[in-house]
Amino acid sequence: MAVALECRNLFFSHGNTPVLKGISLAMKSSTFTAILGRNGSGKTTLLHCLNGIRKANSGTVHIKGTNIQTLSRKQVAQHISLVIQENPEVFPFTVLDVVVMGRAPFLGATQVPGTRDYKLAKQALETLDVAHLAEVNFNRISGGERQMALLACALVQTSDIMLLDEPTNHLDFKNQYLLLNKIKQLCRQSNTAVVAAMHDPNMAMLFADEVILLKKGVIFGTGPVRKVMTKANMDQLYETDTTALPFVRDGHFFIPTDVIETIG
Ligand SMILES: Nc1ncnc2c1ncn2[C@@H]1O[C@H](COP(=O)(O)OP(=O)(O)OP(=O)(O)O)[C@@H](O)[C@H]1O
Repeated sequence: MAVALECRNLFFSHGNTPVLKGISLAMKSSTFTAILGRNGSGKTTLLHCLNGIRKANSGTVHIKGTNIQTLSRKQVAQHISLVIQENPEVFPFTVLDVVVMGRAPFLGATQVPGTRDYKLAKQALETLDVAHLAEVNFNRISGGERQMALLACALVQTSDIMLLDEPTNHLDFKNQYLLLNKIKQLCRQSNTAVVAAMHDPNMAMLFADEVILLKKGVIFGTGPVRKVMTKANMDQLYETDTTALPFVRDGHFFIPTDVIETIG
């Protein structure tokens, strides 16, 4: 599979605090890559550096072989869609109007979205089972509904690379599975490289192809989920003893062992 997004030796500090300490990665097209790591390990910062909205102190990011520094923000947005963790109440628009904003990277400076753009926006809402929200005010929908709308916005961007920061945040049980399944299908059908920061290793085991284990700004494991998500690696990543139960397709379902003992 072709490399869609690559970074080499990325270093990033918030003030004097080093957050990313020499990250080198290659993320492939048609591949769902999950980034796992404890709170504060640097997942969001990494996604922001990969998208170029945060500039690394040193190191490089290449989109399909082109250095991100040589691209305008609009050119980057034609390749990468980013769904951030927070979804603030800032849009006094309908959900459909928010979703169609995902077409902005493909419109001229004074061009307004056209029939095709609105058609794509409606299709994206249908794909995520939230077409009924199209005419509702974005500020009057729930956190989970907002998350689905912003994911629809990323879908209409039809980018080669999708960066998702905790995409299942706020989503109910059914929608978590629906969304991750759609993302997996998208990878397969449209050659998209998906890179998602995730908190649930079991969801990553179910849906992701590859995994990046990030601990305190350093990568200590990367590769196919079933190869890398071993009990030993999960213990080390989450700094707890885990129990690994047999799970689908020769995978494992991880639970902190002390929790099993307590509730047992
Ligand atoms: N704007 C900021 N200013 C200063 N430090 C920050 C800022 N944003 C994040 N940090 C620090 O950088 C580190 C990495 O944060 P980051 O948000 O990338 O982690 P994360 O793995 O995404 O965490 P979480 O899983 O909790 O969302 C943390 O120690 C955090 O406190």
